[in-house]
Amino acid sequence: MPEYADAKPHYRINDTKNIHLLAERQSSTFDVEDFAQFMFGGSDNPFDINTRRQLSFVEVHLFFEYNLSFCLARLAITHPIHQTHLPFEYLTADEHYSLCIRKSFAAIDAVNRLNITNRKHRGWFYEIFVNYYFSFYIHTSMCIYAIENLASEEQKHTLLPLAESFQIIATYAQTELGHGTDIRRLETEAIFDKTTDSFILNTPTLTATKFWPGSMGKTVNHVLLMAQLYTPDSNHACGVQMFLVQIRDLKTHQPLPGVEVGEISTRFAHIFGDNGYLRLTNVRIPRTQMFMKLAHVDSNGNFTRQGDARLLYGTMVHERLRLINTTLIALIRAMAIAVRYSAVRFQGLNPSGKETRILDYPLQQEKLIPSLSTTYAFLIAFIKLDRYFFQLKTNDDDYFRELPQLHALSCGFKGYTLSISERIAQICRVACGGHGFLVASGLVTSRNGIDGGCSAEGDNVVLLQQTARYLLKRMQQVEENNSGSLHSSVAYLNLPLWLPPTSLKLDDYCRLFESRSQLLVKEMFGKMLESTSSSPYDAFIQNSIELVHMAKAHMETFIIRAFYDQVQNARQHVSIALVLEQLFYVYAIHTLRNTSTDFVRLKLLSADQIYELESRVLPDLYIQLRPNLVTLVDAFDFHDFELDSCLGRYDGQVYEALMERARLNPSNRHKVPPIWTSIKQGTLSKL
Ligand SMILES: Cc1cc2nc3c(=O)[nH]c(=O)nc-3n(C[C@H](O)[C@H](O)[C@H](O)COP(=O)(O)OP(=O)(O)OC[C@H]3O[C@@H](n4cnc5c(N)ncnc54)[C@H](O)[C@@H]3O)c2cc1C
Repeated sequence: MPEYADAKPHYRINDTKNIHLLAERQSSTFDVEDFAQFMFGGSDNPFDINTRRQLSFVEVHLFFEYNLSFCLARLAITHPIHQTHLPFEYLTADEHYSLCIRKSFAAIDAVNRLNITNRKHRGWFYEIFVNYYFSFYIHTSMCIYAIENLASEEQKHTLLPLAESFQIIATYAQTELGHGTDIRRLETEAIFDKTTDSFILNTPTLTATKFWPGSMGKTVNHVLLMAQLYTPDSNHACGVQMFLVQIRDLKTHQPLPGVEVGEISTRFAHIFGDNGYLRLTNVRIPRTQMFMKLAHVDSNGNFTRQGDARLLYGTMVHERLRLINTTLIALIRAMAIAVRYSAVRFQGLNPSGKETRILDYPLQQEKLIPSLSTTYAFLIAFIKLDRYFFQLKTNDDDYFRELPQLHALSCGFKGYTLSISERIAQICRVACGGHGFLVASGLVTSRNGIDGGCSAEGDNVVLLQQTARYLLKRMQQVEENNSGSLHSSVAYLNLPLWLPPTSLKLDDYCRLFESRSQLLVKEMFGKMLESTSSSPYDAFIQNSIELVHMAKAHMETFIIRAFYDQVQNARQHVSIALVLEQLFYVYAIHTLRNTSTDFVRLKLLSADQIYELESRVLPDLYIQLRPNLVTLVDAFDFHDFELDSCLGRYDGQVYEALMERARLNPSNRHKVPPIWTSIKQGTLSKL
């Protein structure tokens, strides 16, 4: 990476124009920059705030030869292409699509000129530049990773340079019209033809049609196709394998012969995205285009499995972590918008004749403070998980030993946090009243993005069942007195039973949640053993509601532990530790009250204790956290360009922004809409 200017925050307190927001920032009990560095600093932090800042502050002459009058510019943000269009919501679907493609290529061009070589940094730059609509996101985040990990060395050697230079642009084509969750039943076929040393690809039925892959409808020229492999000599199905298939001509972008491809109907969210469908009729690809690291077909059609099949799990963990990362960014955007807006919005006269700031209503705090605490809890736990994954990747032995744990945690984390994040994004939307319903609030995009994530890469509940299976296996390990090799996140399964004290201190919360999980897992393990169902499959299905509940409890335990550790890490920074501790308590108590039945039933807490926590301790915590709410979201350090919200702008000039955005509405071009002109002039033909 080239040398950039210092990593400075996007804004300083003096940039605040709204006096109420200024007062909020002045009343904070901690330094926002220290807090941001503590939480998001470090190159191994998935939110690595300094590199993100550096990527947006670059010396202008590196790129803007035509505009040397500026010394520094935020390149991603100040590129002239951003001045060429109306806000996204005023564009037609086609205009928006074309703009995203243009911006995506401009971003790639900038990355090349700036010689940004680190892949993670390039990814961030693309996302910031195109405001989280980078058209080749799946290609850069998923397909390149798949080539690296699932293609043979020879294939990698040929394909990686083409993929890295965007000559090949691919997407991941797994889901079919008839099958999503259960990929064993996919119907797309790849039949090996010995005479031509190639595979013949077909989607033989209506339900085999590939449906949903992102960027497939109009954008990519290749797909990573998941298809059932058949080789005549093997005389049996060889299971689902991955194939690299060219679907469009590289010169003309026309679909190739045998390929029917298009966009599926308009989605609930991602309105302007490009999810596609694909039908293949006798499309031939060379044998060498099956990914051959884990499976191999020779020129005689002999099929063999090879390599370590666990690599596939590793790839899935990686993809899941990237999806979680993206949705967490959507979540923190929503939080930043809702909190800042609540600090500048006044509504309702109080007895002193003044209007009340909506953030001062306890009911608004009840919406936003548990949401913000939960958001921080998720961020902290995710940072821990992501760091752990990348640390392990440096050593194969450690990696493979820990992979079952990583798989279970990433499934559980995706399933658990996305469902809650979706609810929080909706709470943020409602907390901003009518203005929150405007696309210009920025909340709709965040909420819809998280919503789509709940299904993409596996339904939340389906994934949580994977975590449940893992927990049952680990309990089996404990029962067989084989707990020495228990993974760290389930070490609690083997702890002696713990009874909480009458008054809970900070240290007690981890044990409290661990004890609940331990009891739930033991209970479910017993239920499964005693089940009279005809098969383990039936037993699992019949108990699946409780099993998923158990998996969620495990995820809460993991998150609480990560949060607690972070509070301990902050001990040297008194003001940071204090605010983190308050957030920790809110998350713990809020989570506990949502599942209070468990704690009461398992005799870990009494109903009175929970009532005390909920009715007295929680409101006290709201009062303590109140002065810091705005700075807690300022610490995310979004540039207004990234936030893209009239309500959440740093300077607080909300009403000015709303009016400006309304006036930009192309509908206002006509003072009198043409239909009214016709009516008034009596020229409207009657049907
Ligand atoms: C925004 C978005 C982007 C996507 N991008 C891609 C992409 O790039 N490439 C791609 O291949 N696909 C993509 N998909 C498809 C996605 O991977 C699938 O939607 C997902 O795997 C779920 O499959 P399905 O929709 O067929 O749901 P189904 O498998 O039909 O499940 C429907 C519902 O049934 C229930 N259910 C199913 N199985 C079980 C079970 N075992 N236990 C309990 N309940 C169950 C769940 O409630 C589930 O939500 C995308 C989807 C979305 C929404």
